Amino acid sequence: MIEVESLTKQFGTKLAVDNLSFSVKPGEVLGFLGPNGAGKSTTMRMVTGFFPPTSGDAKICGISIVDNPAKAKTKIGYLPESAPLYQDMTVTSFLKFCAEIRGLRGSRKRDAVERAIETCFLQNVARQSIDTLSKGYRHRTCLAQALLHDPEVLILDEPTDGLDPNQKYEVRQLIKRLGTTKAILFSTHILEEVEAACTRAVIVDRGKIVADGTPAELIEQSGTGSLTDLFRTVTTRDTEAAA
Ligand SMILES: Nc1ncnc2c1ncn2[C@@H]1O[C@H](COP(=O)(O)OP(=O)(O)OP(=O)(O)O)[C@@H](O)[C@H]1O
Repeated sequence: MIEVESLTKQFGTKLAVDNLSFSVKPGEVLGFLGPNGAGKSTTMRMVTGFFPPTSGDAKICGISIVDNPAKAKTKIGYLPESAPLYQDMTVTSFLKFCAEIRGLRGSRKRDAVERAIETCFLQNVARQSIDTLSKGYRHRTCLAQALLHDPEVLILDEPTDGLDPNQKYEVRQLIKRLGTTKAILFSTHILEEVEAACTRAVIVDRGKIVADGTPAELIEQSGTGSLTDLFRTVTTRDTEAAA
């Protein structure tokens, strides 16, 4: 369960996230949409304890990320925007290393690595060095590290970015499957993903929520049956923001 409570982030004079509140229950996949610079990654970085909020809090399975970040982080699997990986390790050695950081040892470590490799379809590249992988496989390796400790909460920053259509399909199916038991928050620029993988979506603009609903409700709200039309109506275009 993710409970975001009045989360705010100020960078100097820039208010990147403005008093944001929402929740994601187990069995829910929440799509997090918004134009470039809307505050999606900043929100995810605060929810995962990557940096602290200026004010507000996020509770992960009831644990405050502000007051008890170490414990809250044990409940989270996080796929950051630019998948950070150790290039000279093989996929398996990288995942073993990450499993150890998560406190897994012996057979629990071996089983977790095997399961993550299988879940993310990495069997064919398991012994390959990360610097020789294609972008899609690197991305999936990073997704696999987020799943190692079988977390209750998944925070995925643009999980299908840079993937080919087949891989996009596979990752969406995976998110849907994982979302039957976990609470998942994932950001995307691809509006079709809302219908393909989400049980609900919020659209943020300039750090605030401007739309929130199930895919059907958002399509209804558009008035035209098009999520793109709704997105264009409720968000600010770069040219307007600069004006
Ligand atoms: N470390 C930082 N210092 C200063 N400003 C920052 C910092 N990180 C983000 N920002 C600003 O905060 C705003 C929100 O950025 P953020 O990366 O959260 O947007 P986003 O919705 O994830 O965008 P995109 O879709 O392009 O990834 C932007 O104006 C960005 O320039």
